[in-house]
Amino acid sequence: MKITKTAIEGLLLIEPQIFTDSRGYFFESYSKTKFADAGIDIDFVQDNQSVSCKNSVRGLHGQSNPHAQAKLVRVIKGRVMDVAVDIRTGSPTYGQYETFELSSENQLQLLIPHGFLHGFIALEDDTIFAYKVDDYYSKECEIGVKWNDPALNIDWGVTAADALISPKDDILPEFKDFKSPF
Ligand SMILES: Cc1cn([C@H]2C[C@H](O)[C@@H](COP(=O)(O)OP(=O)(O)O[C@H]3O[C@H](C)C(=O)[C@H](O)[C@H]3O)O2)c(=O)[nH]c1=O
Repeated sequence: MKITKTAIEGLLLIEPQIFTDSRGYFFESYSKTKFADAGIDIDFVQDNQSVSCKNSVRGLHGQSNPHAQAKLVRVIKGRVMDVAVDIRTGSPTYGQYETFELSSENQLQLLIPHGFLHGFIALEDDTIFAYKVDDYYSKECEIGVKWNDPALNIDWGVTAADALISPKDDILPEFKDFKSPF
């Protein structure tokens, strides 16, 4: 497993070791002890999975304390552009984001610590997105910012007319009106 730091402290790109043979491939999608050996001590408690058609945008979401979530995200089938936004008050990269293409081809994973908003756009139909979180879902603690916020100005590669957004996400606040709980 190879762990690469990104331009934002704590946001890590993870590349599992993939074993291929004439049958196909095998890799460990998560190992607590290998994470601990790398200094990553997280107790994941819930696995999530979603399937999305092309141009679906899910996000930008997070959970506030006491149910803030760190996430280990990956793509089981298809391809996404994944986005993580630093909302840690006082962070030198507050309001900055990184994007990564995660796919069943590259098997890359992203470790997103507490204090981030997360989202992705599905780049193919039937994209299966799976992730571990270190605290349970809490509707009361849900926070979010509009995916196409003008201040963040994330290039999702689609227009608002072409993006598939949930009604809940469509009414999320703009970043200028967002007060980070971190
Ligand atoms: C997240 C979650 C949702 N739900 C229920 C609530 C709704 O009735 C339904 C769909 O939820 P939502 O529309 O919030 O699903 P996504 O838009 O995929 O949300 C996720 O999108 C981005 C990518 C994230 O990083 C978050 O983990 C998560 O917010 O599942 C649950 O029962 N448990 C859960 O953990």
